[in-house]
Amino acid sequence: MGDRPQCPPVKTAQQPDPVCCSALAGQPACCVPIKEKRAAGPTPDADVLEKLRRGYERLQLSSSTSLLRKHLTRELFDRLKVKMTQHGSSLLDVVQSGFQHYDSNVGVYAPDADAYSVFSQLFDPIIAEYHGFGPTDVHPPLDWGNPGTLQDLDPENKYIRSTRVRCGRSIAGYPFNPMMTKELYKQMEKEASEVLSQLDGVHAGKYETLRGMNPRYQKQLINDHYLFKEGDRFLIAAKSCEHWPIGRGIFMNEDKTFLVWVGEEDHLRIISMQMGGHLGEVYKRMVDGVNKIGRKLSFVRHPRLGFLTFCPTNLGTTVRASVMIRLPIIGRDMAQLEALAERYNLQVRGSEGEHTASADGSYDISNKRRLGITEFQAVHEMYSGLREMIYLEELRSQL
Ligand SMILES: Nc1ncnc2c1ncn2[C@@H]1O[C@H](COP(=O)(O)OP(=O)(O)OP(=O)(O)O)[C@@H](O)[C@H]1O
Ligand SMILES: NC(=[NH2+])NCCC[C@H](N)C(=O)O
Repeated sequence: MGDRPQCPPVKTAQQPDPVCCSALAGQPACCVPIKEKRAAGPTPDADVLEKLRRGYERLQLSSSTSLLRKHLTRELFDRLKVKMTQHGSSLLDVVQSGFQHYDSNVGVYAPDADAYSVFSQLFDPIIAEYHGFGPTDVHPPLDWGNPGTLQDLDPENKYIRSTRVRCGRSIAGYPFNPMMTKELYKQMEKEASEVLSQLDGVHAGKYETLRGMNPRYQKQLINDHYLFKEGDRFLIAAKSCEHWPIGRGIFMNEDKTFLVWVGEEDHLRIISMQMGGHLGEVYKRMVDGVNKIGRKLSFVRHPRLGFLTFCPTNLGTTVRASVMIRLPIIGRDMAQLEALAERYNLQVRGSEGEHTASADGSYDISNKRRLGITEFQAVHEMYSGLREMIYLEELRSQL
């Protein structure tokens, strides 16, 4: 466990120093009480306020279409700029990625779990627009459903190259990336890799740390879509790539159909993927893997927002189910494809991942919403949307 809490520490009259909220309730501790606070005062210092002021002015003058720009009104900005989380994060820590990159779609991250509460007036409308999850909605309990009901989306192998389902998890006891120290990264990697190395059956595999990884081998893993890229500018701006590559790595089973990313955007990204379109098989492998890991590691879950992640787009189920697909007719015009995807609550990405274009005429199409619906509903949304799209492609090819 790290030396910073993941959930808010609690103070009582008898207990002036913060204690773990679960320990206080007589349950096993789920976090380690904070030892030091980063900020001395209750408001950000003058330098932060000045950066906020300049950043906000520039964002207003930009042509950014980010959700940050849309929802951070002047009035809200003035209200939030003086606030800080109990871990010492300010509004600047929330918005710095969107302030730096005007092509952000969203533009905000939660530097710590408390930020979702302290800056809720900004997060809530962004979350509502992205997930359709209102400020008083409560995320449903975990429900994986029955993966066996999801068939092969493309039994004739005409359109889908590969299928992937991933979810994110934050390990209790560690802060989100911007507040991770070198030591915490090392501790977290050790804890995670020890658990992963004990996985059995189809999930059994090996953990490989990024430190000292052969650069050619690393590049190959990235090109083959197994490993995360290095240098994501949105994450860098959010101070999420500090101490790189310490604490970062990948676990892979022998067939490279079950993978776990450690220390990238979230503490863990648990991934199942394989060639072809059999969503049920891919989903089941991920569900079984997450359940096995969850027996050994404790994950951070918020009473209203479900599983907590660094980016608000990933909250709740944290599930993104995607296919790498070629749709030569309906995919000819990207704007038309995106409009169609929107109709089914799907998101279109390029063939090399988020913020990339399609290099070879294939697209990564996935469910967009992850919060306010169950895990099964999230995957099913992608399943039914993709079935419609493939049906349309077939229909038009016969005209
Ligand atoms: N269905 C798929 N088949 C093969 N590779 C895929 C598939 N979906 C995504 N990928 C690959 O996974 C890698 C990571 O993609 P990307 O970063 O866009 O999504 P992510 O891992 O779900 O996380 P995030 O949404 O936070 O960006 C990329 O190499 C991407 O091409
Ligand atoms: N990997 C993610 N969290 N993706 C969602 C948002 C990414 C980036 N911050 C943006 O606003 O465009």
